[in-house]
Amino acid sequence: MAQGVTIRAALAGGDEDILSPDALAFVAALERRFGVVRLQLLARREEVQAGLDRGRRPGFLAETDHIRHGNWRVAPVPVDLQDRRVEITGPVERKMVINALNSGANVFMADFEDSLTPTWRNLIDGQVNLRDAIAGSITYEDPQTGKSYALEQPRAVLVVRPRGWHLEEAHVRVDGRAMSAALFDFGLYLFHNARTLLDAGSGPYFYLPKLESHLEAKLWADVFTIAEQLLGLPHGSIRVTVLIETILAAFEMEEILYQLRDYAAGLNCGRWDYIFSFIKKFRNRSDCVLPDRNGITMAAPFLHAYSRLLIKTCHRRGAHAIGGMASFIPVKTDAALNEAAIERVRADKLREVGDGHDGTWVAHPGLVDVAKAVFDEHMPGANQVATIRDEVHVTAADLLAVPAGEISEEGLRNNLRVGIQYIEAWLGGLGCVPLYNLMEDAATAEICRSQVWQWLKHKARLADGRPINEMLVGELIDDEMTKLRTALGVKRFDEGHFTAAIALFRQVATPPEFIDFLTLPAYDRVV
Ligand SMILES: CC(=O)SCCNC(=O)CCNC(=O)[C@H](O)C(C)(C)COP(=O)(O)OP(=O)(O)OC[C@H]1O[C@@H](n2cnc3c(N)ncnc32)[C@H](O)[C@@H]1OP(=O)(O)O
Ligand SMILES: O=CC(=O)O
Ligand SMILES: [Mg+2]
Repeated sequence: MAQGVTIRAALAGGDEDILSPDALAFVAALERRFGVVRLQLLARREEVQAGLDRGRRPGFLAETDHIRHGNWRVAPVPVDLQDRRVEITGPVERKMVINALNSGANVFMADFEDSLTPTWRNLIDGQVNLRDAIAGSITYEDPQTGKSYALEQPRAVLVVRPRGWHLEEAHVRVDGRAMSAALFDFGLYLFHNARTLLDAGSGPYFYLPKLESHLEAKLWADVFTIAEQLLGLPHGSIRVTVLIETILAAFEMEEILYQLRDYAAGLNCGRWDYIFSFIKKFRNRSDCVLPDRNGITMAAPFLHAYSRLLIKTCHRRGAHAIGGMASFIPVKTDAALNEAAIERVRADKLREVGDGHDGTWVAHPGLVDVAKAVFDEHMPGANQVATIRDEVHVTAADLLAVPAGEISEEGLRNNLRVGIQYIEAWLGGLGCVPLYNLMEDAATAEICRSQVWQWLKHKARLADGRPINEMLVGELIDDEMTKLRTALGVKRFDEGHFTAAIALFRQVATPPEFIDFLTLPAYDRVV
């Protein structure tokens, strides 16, 4: 065991390789060097929130004007990230890792974040799976179907998404305190795979989630510099794509790229967390109440402005502008519904490529060809980074324009039943699930619960005039859960995690306290 590091979990055979003394000493070194700054930046988030609560409107920063007007570009994008027109995403579960790498997508974003419950087993198995995938030796036999899985050619390029700055890894303590989850996921992956990836002509590539400022990007840049030094990797071996998925980061896209200019390869529109962040940051403002979740599409002016600004910013700086996730997934049981879902995905990708995105995300292998066909038709080159969008002018007011629309009883019910079912799955170890023919993950579930919180807080009314209050929400939860118990069957419902999920949903959806992430109290239940 590395000095000063304690593991508070049972280890299974094979875990010792991932958690070797040298690997643990490496992540502990990162934690010792950067743990305090991480906590300072989290404290800064609270100060910024206090300012927003007092009525401050976010805007482009005066003190970084020179960066926005300066003449700089990110380091040249590596060859194997030049064409990333379709990126499949998915949790780091063994079968899905193989399926995603074989899916025909250009990139596989292997996820320790929105789509993964961070149980100790999921995390360590995920590291094993990625190591085996990079070694080319990964195989899997499905105990249910008997089907065997192995890698094929061509394979998607691997990009890994560690957890965000706000989370801790409770099972690993460095000098007596839980270490940063982001540094744990990032550090272990880098330690075990960087050399193999670089020797194979690729590299350690990452997606960085949930940043709220360029100072948080600077922290990542500092981590990369030291991590490369400790492992003897050339400076700039690590390459990252930053998710712009908070309303505050939308005002600092240039600065985020600048801080990471030796490392950045692109930005991505993390639309679901972005919507969640909009609700969260302006939660105390009665003029920022959003309508039904299903009515907030990327065509809404505030979201369209954000994606166009992201594209313009990226291309000016030589970075790729990657689109986001349409939550529609194939519907196996109904051909007409399936065609409608595919059409929604197609329309979403058509808007993205037309606006100038260089690639996009899909949630399921059945959507790779759909997205690819759209990008192949409208993006003949490997990307469209050279197309500079000088005609795009996005103002702070554009980014902050609150969409109009109604709050329906069905919209409220949907938030309740989806939010609770998602949390129930998460507590059972599944961080991404199909619900009512849509992909649901931590980011989409955050929208469900934060909308309910916001509607309660501001005493919003349903379209028919009824006030949304705790009594109505309580009645609708009871009604939805009664129907669900019948639909799922009494055994499944009673043996599942529904009691805990309902309690947790109420905790994160009921004012006055706004809990920053539902995964914080949820994590306590899976540790
Ligand atoms: C907001 C954000 O952060 S978006 C990014 C995070 N979200 C994601 O990554 C979405 C990942 N997607 C998924 O987890 C799944 O596709 C779900 C939960 C949406 C749907 O799951 P299911 O309904 O169980 O999928 P389905 O049964 O159709 O799967 C069919 C096959 O495709 C595979 N598959 C489905 N999705 C994926 C995926 N994303 N990557 C790799 N393989 C996949 C399944 O493993 C299965 O393989 P098999 O036929 O060999 O058994
Ligand atoms: O991570 C992606 C998102 O939409 O959130
Ligand atoms: Mg997200």
